[in-house]
Amino acid sequence: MPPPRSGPGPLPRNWPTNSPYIVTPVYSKSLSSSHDSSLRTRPSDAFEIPANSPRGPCQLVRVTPIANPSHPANGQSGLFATKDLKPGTFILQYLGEIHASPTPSFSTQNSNADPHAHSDYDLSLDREHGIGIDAAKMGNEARFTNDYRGIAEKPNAEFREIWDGRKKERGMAVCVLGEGKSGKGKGIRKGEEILVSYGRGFWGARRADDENTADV
Ligand SMILES: C[S@@+](CC[C@H](N)C(=O)[O-])C[C@H]1O[C@@H](n2cnc3c(N)ncnc32)[C@H](O)[C@@H]1O
Repeated sequence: MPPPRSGPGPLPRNWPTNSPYIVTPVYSKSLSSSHDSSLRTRPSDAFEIPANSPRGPCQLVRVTPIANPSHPANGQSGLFATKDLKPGTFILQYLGEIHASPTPSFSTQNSNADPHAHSDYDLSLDREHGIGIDAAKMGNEARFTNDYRGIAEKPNAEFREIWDGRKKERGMAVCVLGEGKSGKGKGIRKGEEILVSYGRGFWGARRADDENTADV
């Protein structure tokens, strides 16, 4: 049976059979009206995604299974560029279940009360109001973006806050690192893996999880 997709249309190549492919965010019942209003308030510095960005498989990336014993995510998958991408390019939105959470991860704390706290796919959208985007159970290609550690010297991309003018809603996206003042971002070459930094907090929380599991 093919993997589920929300709405008609094709699936990206190598999409896993056990995870629905979504083309717009899914909203958790945990969101209150105050979460909703903060989701719909445009931050002054958020990058507005192009109004014509297509919904569905992103032509700029390919999800690729990793079969390389020296890659730290060997046996998993990663996200690779299908063409040269300039510094600052918006690649694709990070889609998943938007949820309320006392401690969204890709951050520093875990909590047993939070069903998303141990997810490896939960990205913080709004720390102040406790809103996260969890792609553990459903998502798009962005969920396959790996961290640069052990793979490259530095990240070539970043998670950036965006504003979706069509939905009038905040979100997160994977973007090529900008040139910056020091000209740090050099762009991404066709065939290169797209790598962000999850932040030290992610790996610290993961180590704590592993130690707790080892203690059981
Ligand atoms: C958001 S997922 C990334 C996609 C994942 N590789 C997959 O195929 O589903 C995060 C998980 O990927 C793995 N990962 C990502 N970057 C890594 C790295 N630099 N070193 C080791 N594992 C990594 C870890 O298992 C992490 O919990």
